[in-house]
Amino acid sequence: MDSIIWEEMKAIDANCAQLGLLPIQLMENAGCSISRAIRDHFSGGKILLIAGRGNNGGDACVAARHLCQFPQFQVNVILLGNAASIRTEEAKRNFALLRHCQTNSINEITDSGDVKLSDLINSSDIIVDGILGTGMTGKIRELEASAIDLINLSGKYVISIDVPSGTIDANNELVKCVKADTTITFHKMKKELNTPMMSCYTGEVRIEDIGVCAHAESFIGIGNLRSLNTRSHDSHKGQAGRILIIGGGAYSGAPALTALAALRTGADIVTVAAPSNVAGIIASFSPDLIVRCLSDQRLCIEDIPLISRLAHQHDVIVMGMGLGNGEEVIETVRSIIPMCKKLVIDADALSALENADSGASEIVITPHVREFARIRKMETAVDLNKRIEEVMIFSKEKKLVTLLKGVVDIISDGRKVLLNRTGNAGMSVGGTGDVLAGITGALLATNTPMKAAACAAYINGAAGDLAFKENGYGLLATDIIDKITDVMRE
Ligand SMILES: NC(=O)C1=CN([C@@H]2O[C@H](COP(=O)(O)OP(=O)(O)OC[C@H]3O[C@@H](n4cnc5c(N)ncnc54)[C@H](O)[C@@H]3O)[C@@H](O)[C@H]2O)[C@H](O)CC1
Ligand SMILES: [K+]
Repeated sequence: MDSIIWEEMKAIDANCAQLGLLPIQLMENAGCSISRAIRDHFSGGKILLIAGRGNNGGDACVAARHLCQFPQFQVNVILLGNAASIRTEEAKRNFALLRHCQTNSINEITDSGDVKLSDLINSSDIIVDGILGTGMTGKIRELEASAIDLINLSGKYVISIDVPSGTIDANNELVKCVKADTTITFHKMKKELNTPMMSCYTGEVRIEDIGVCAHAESFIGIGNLRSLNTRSHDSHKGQAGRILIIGGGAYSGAPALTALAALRTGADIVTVAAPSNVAGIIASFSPDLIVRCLSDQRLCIEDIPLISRLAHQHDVIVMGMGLGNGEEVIETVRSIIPMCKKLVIDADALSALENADSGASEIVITPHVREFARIRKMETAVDLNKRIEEVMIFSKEKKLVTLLKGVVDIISDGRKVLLNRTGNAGMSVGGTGDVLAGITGALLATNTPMKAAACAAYINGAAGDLAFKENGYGLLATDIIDKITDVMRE
């Protein structure tokens, strides 16, 4: 069965909003599907819907509104807290609407000793658990903890919304959790519900459609960006990533663009290792760059000892930009590949992939269509679906993540595929690929290769779109670098 993790669902949710499908619409569909599932299963009875103060509670309120249209159900609602403390506008609105419906009772309970809580639980036939969903963090606090205990002691039929309300401690053990008879989750199965431990609590899991747009899942959006690991407030220098850029020799601008893009993406330390003929030029581009001078006019075997030392001092190597494709250059790149746990391989360095020992490395490659055809020794398909298939097969075979650049970028780790459509025709100017490699490298320091590559493609394109607004077809790669922080702030 196709399943996703909660984090992916949250990203899809936010991507829906970006496309114009609002959270309140999804909530309506979620609540409506719960009401329908209950009516499929029960011919009538006394139902108690217990809502927390988040959107999980909002779903419960929508379900209550739908259910009270059916006289065979007697509908009671408990809000754990008072209406003013409801956290989201959507949940607030749906709770307020209940006053205009034919519910049996609406109760705001603020004290775990309130007898109404236990009385209503014990006098109901069916309990709907909308206490906590995917927004839960840390240990369960009061009142939620008491409500969960009372539900579990009641022996009533329990339907959990999205996930049984509960928590997992540091040892990955459940501390307190609703024991449901049925869990109704949305859109797709969640991997977290499918673990041996959780399946003791979920009961039967039903998956209900809530009308998610297909593009919110297949195309990268703001939701994916929000799932990026960013630095914590108390992080030390270097914790957000130390990036080593190996490039230049044939050209000088390319590695500088990569380095500046990595810095703008949030990397802490960026070092450029460049051949002697260009090292000084690269350093002169910006005082923000640290440049290490290599031995000759092109990357060569003699550089290996220095690069090996530098590799140990950095988290990610990004290499290829402007290196040139001489035989010794490629040979040297090949021996650098096993030196680092995290790698971005671009441009000329892609030729070294063949016969390279990638070891246990996490590798992202960023070819354009011609480069992809070259390393596969095969023409790249024009048809998007065929192209997606090629990227998947190649990534799986080589055990790496491919970010194939194009009008629609394709990103795959061999299992999953994500597409990116940010960017514009103005970005065919030189240097935009170097910028992308730098963004990817910076993100790879603190994220999985798939997430780093996908978000890098989005950020690069979106920054390009902002730059296009100001500069039209006159946009330069450096304009894109200037817009990276605007996109990331979004
Ligand atoms: N696409 C979808 O799947 C949709 C999901 N919906 C539902 O939304 C919830 C997630 O909503 P969210 O508001 O992010 O979080 P919660 O409802 O889980 O609750 C947050 C709420 O709970 C309080 N809280 C957090 N941790 C604790 C704790 N340890 N103890 C006590 N209380 C806690 C916190 O104060 C917050 O106020 C998802 O599960 C779905 O049910 C959408 O409605 C439709 C689309
Ligand atoms: K729940």
